[in-house]
Amino acid sequence: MPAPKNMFKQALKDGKRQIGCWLSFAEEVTAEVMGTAGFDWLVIDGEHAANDIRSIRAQLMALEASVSHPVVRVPIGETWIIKQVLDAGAQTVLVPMVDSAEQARELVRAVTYPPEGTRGVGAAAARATRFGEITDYVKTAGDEICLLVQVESRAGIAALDDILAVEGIDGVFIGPADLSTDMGLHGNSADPEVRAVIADAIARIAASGKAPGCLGTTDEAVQAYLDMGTQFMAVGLDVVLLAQAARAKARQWLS
Ligand SMILES: O=C(O)C(=O)C[C@H](O)[C@@H](O)CO
Repeated sequence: MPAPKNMFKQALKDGKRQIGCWLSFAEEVTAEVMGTAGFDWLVIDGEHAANDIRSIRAQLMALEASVSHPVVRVPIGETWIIKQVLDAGAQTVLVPMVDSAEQARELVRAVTYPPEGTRGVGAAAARATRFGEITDYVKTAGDEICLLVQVESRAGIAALDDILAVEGIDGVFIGPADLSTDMGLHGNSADPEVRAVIADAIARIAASGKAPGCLGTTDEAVQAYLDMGTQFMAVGLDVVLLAQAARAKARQWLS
C-alpha cells in the first residue's frame, strides 16, 4: 500500500488556483469547524499560533474528513520538527524565514529519506503510515510530500532565483507582513514599494515552474495578489474572521 496521493501537490503541479485560510487557534475543534468551510487548504500554524506537536497532530486528525488539505507550518526550518510533523501525518510542510538556497537544499533533505535525505525512519509507529498499515510508505512518501518555503525578507528576495533553482521545492510563499517589516515598513504590506517587490517575486516564482503563494488579510490585498499571479492564496485567518464578526455583531446590537 503506497502513501496517500497528495491532491494539493498535484493541483499545484497542474497550475490550479488553491484558496486557503490560516488556522491560528491551535485548537482541534476550530480546525474541524474551519474544515467544513470548503477551503482547498488550511494552514495549521506552528510559527505564530500556540501549537506543539500534539496540537498539530490533533488538528491533522480533526481535518481527516475535510475536503481541505492540511498544510503544517513549522516554527522554524529544523530537521527535528520537520520529521515530527511528517510522522504525525502532514504531507505538506510550509517553512518560514528561508533566506538562501543552502537553507532550501537542507529542507529538501529533511523531508527526504536516506540515502538522498536525512529524514529519520519512524514509519512503524507513525500516524503517517496509519501505524504500519501503509506498508510502502518509506518507498513512496517522497513523491507525495509537498515542500513550501517562505521568502519574507530582503535577503530572501535577493536569493530568490537561487532558491527557485533548488529541486524538491514545490512552491514559494511570499510573507507580506515579515517582508514589509524587514523593508522597514512595520508590517505595512500595502505599501506600493512592498507590493512591487511581491509582484516581481510572484512573477519569478511562476516563471520558474514552482507555485507562488501569498496571504491577504483584506479582500483588496487578496485580489491584488491574485492579479499578480498567486496560485496558492490564503484569504484570511480564523482568529481574525471570528474577532471581526464578533465586533461587528456587538456594534450592531449594542449601538
Ligand atoms: O509574513 C507574513 O505575512 C506571513 O508569513 C503570514 C503571517 O505569519 C500570518 O501570521 C499573518 O500575519
